[in-house]
Order: sequence, then C-alpha cells, then structure tokens
Amino acid sequence: MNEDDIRAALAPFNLGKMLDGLHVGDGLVQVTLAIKREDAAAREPLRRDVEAALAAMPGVKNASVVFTAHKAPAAPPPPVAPVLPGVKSVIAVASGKGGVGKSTVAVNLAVALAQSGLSVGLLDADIYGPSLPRMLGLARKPEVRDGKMIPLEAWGVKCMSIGFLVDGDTAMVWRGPMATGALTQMLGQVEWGALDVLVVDMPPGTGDIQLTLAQKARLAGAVVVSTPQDIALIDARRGVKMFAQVNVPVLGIVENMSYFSCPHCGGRTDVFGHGGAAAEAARIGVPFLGEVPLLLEIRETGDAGTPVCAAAPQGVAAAAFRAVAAAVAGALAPARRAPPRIVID
Ligand SMILES: Nc1ncnc2c1ncn2[C@@H]1O[C@H](COP(=O)(O)OP(=O)(O)OP(=O)(O)O)[C@@H](O)[C@H]1O
Repeated sequence: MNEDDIRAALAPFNLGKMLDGLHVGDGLVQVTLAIKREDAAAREPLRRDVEAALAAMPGVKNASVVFTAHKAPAAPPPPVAPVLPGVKSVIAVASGKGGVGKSTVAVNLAVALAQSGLSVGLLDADIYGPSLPRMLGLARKPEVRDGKMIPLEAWGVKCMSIGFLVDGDTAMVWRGPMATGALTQMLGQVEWGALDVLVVDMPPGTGDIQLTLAQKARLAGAVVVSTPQDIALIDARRGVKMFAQVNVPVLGIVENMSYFSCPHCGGRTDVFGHGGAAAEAARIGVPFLGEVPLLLEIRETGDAGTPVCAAAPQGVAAAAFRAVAAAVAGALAPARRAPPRIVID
C-alpha cells in the first residue's frame, strides 16, 4: 500500500483542491481536507465516508481524516487618517543601545537637511531621557495656539521635545502607556505645518515607543546609528530586525565615533576599530549611510547647545553629517507609505 494506492482510493470522492495533505507510512494513513470553518458540519458525512473507505483498504491499519480550515487572507487594513498630514516623510533615528550618539546624529542630520534647503522638523521621542533641550540650547515652553503646540525653532528646524514641557525627572518615572500616550500627543497636537522631513530621535533600544511610532507616524524609514564596536553592532542588528518586523524600511546604518580625528595633528586613530558598521550593513543587506568621526568639537558644540553643523559648518564634522544627510535624502522613498500592521503570532 503506497501513496498512489491511496490516491486511487480517494479518486471517487472527487476531493479536488480540498485534499490538503496526505501522509502514508507503516500502515497508517493520514488525510487532511481543507474546508471553510462553517462547512465542518455539512462535510462530516464525507469525512466519515473517506475514512471508512481508507480503513477498509488492505494493508491499512489505521486511517484518519481530519479537517483543516485555512485562514482567509487578511483584509487590507482600512485607510487611516494620517496623523501628520502635512509631513512628506517621517524618519526615525534609532540605536540598539544608548550612548552611541543617536541624538547627536539626529540633531545634526536635521540641521544638515535644513541647510540643504528642505523644511525640517525634529521630534525628540526619547521620552525617558530627552536630550534635545540641551543639544539645541532651548529651554522655553512652547506656545499653544488653537489647542496645538507651536514647535520651537532652531537653525531652521522646528523642534519639539517632552523636555520642553516637563522636566526630565518627571518623564523618567512614566510607565509605558503614559510614555506612548505622551508621544502620540506630540505627534498629533503639535503644529508641525508643512514639512519635507520630520526627523524623530527615538529612545534607545527596541520597545513600546518604537512600535507606537512605527504604527502611528507612518515612518518612511529608519536610520540606525551604531559605533564600530561589536557589542553596539549586535544591538544595531536587533534594531534593524525590529524595523523589518513592523515593515519600516531601514534607510541604512551610520557609523558614529568611527575614528578619532586629532584636533592637534589631524592624525586619525581607529579607537574602536573601524568599518564595522559598513561591514555589518553589507552583511545584513542594508545601505551604509556614512561615518562620523569621534571629535571633541562634536561633543563640545553638542553640550553647549549649538549642533556642530551650525557651529562649524566648514569643518570636517559638518561635512561628515552633510554626507550622511545627502545619503538619507537620497534613500527616502518619494511615496508615503501605509501604516504597518503588526502581526503577533
Ligand atoms: N562623533 C562624536 N564625537 C564626539 N562626541 C560625540 C560624538 N557623538 C556623540 N558624542 C557625545 O557622546 C555623548 C552621547 O551622545 P548622544 O547623547 O548623542 O548619545 P545617544 O545615543 O543619544 O545617547 P542616549 O541614547 O543615552 O540618549 C554626548 O556627550 C555627545 O556629545
């Protein structure tokens, strides 16, 4: 008794596409019939007849016929009103771990994009540790007009941070839902106006806030910042994976603190090794967007509230950020995307 014998025995039942699975071995026959869930009762006599016919065959010790109901293909998600109707592209700047310079890259990317002539917004979504107020030297509370907050402006960039509204220590103790609620408000209740790009400085890691943002803000893409160290790269890989899971294209990886550029002699030292992020990007098949050197000037200007792209636009740091900005602008898909659907298995 082999599979052909069983198929021959099934032929009179005209099962057609209903026959979904057949397993034959050691005198055991298992048949799976695919039906619609609601047809189960009506098809039961057929199931019993098939089972009886197979059980009666010589050489069959046991025959079982079971139903399976395939899920109907998921309906496309209903159109959702865009949270940010005037914003052409929202991009997230993310990192797998803290301290790799994600905020520094986000701020300078925004300033460099604005310097290239685009209208740019910058949202600090790092609810638990907002660094925009310090990096941009902004401490005022935003005005409210017609129930909407007016972003503060710095170097041609419209900026909003939870740090403008509450002091950092307050936000630090928020539970997850409070943080995601605050972020949703910052997306929808800020008068962003018409923007070419909204750069979002994400909190480090891969959690609730990242998912909320990926869903609500219709991200056009994500920029993942890493240092060349192995440990940062492992976390960066996790970040890339998270965006892939929520269907957000990864625009590429930026290597920050790529090498040390000595302000005295101009010599270059590869403090953490060099080129790890480029190699990793190639390995996981995402673009490499450029490298930013480890420079005292970047830290000093950032901590003093003037991003290096604004403080020293002619310097090597600004040139590095401009190159990253050009790569990001080039990678941005012109079309706006539908919100991702999160599938939980
Ligand atoms: N390329 C660089 N050269 C010199 N200093 C840098 C560079 N990039 C970042 N820094 C400095 O490193 C510190 C951490 O940077 P930043 O706050 O941007 O990191 P982050 O990844 O956003 O951190 P967190 O996720 O913990 O908020 C800052 O003091 C910043 O000025």
